[in-house]
Amino acid sequence: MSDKTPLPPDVERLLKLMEQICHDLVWNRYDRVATLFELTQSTICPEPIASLAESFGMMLVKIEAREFQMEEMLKNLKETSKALEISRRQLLKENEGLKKGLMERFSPKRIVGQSQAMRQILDQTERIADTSVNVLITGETGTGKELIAKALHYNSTRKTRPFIAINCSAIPESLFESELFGIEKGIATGVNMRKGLVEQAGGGTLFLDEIGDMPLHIQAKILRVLEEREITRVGSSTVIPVDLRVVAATHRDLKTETKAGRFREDLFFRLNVISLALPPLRERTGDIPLLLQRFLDLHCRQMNRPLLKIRPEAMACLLSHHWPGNVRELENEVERVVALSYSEFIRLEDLSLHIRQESSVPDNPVLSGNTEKKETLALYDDGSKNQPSGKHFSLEENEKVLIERTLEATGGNRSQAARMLGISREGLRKKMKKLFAED
Ligand SMILES: Nc1ncnc2c1ncn2[C@@H]1O[C@H](COP(=O)(O)OP(=O)(O)OP(=O)(O)O)[C@@H](O)[C@H]1O
Repeated sequence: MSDKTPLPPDVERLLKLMEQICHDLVWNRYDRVATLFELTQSTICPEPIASLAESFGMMLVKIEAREFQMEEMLKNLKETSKALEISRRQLLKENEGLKKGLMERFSPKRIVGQSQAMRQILDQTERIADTSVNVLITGETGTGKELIAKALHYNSTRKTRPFIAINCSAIPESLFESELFGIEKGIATGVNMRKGLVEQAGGGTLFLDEIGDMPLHIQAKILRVLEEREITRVGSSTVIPVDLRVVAATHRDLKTETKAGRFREDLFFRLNVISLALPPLRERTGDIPLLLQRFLDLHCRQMNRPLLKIRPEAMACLLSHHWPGNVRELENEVERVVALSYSEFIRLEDLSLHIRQESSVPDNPVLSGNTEKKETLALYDDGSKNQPSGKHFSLEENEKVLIERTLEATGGNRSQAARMLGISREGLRKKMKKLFAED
């Protein structure tokens, strides 16, 4: 120190001042910052001090800018996190609403079915929904197998967990195992870990649609899931426990399939703890008017059309159709008719050609308006108690059966039956008085 030339008192004072300003800044005191900037003017202080103050000032400006940026960023982050929280709450609310909607939509009470067979199935569905028993649902395509599977799920305590549907006839055999049980990471170059559908259904319901089409070696693995409640991903030896309910469906006769060696008997017994056999629509024609009403309500509302009424001849045609595609075919037909409709009535000619061609209605004098011909073809071929004996029966018998069927379907509600038949309530009363000798 001693060999250094002492600084001129002016410079020493200025350096002291800068030191004090720095000290202030360390403690976040900014009131003397302006003085620092004054020192950068070489007219006030010597050149080296001015440039030192300038470098210092620049550093300060950068720090301030960074702090300002950070403040901005923090502000933005806070706003984003607030917006995220609002969206999260909205999504939670929406999710709850949607789940509630699903539960209502798939309540057995909302599923249409007044025929004895359907009432029995819906009653059973309600009773077994909140258990974990495996269920096998059989029935032709479009009879409502998936609808019943969803009713089982959304009316159980598993309803808040996933409902995973697998269409066994749509998965290529080579992909079956990885789709169902997942893949372990690194099994091949670039392969990431993927959970399978069985694991994804954890806590919920696994719906194995078209189980009759499942390859035999996969059947053995599904049996293990049912018995051991565990899986292993492809390429892994780690056992993963799974908690799920299995509901299976098929249009095939699994007993025949087991006899033919195409379906494992042990799996059949495991699945078939409770079986629900959905009858084809042609065997429950009494449900047609109600289903029709449901689909008309739905599609007229969706397409912003006034509620359509159905002419008796069109209704009779629908009642006599064979319905190979069952309820799905009926719904599609209603959707088509509503989309193309331009009057308030559904007439015979509004129905698809294949339905009209198959039906006996055009030859039917009551329903085609040709009242001269008194004999008519049977409208109902389901062996119901309402069917008059003999292949041909009269105009009055035909009308009687039609009215009886419609009343049966509406649970005796005459206003609804009249609406479905496309006549007034008074018109129905008169017809009933004449045909059934009642008032
Ligand atoms: N009883 C019913 N009440 C109301 N809608 C029904 C009824 N049955 C079936 N549906 C409707 O018919 C359509 C077909 O039903 P679903 O998909 O459940 O049939 P599926 O038997 O599973 O057919 P597939 O075997 O071809 O898969 C769906 O839109 C469903 O909502």
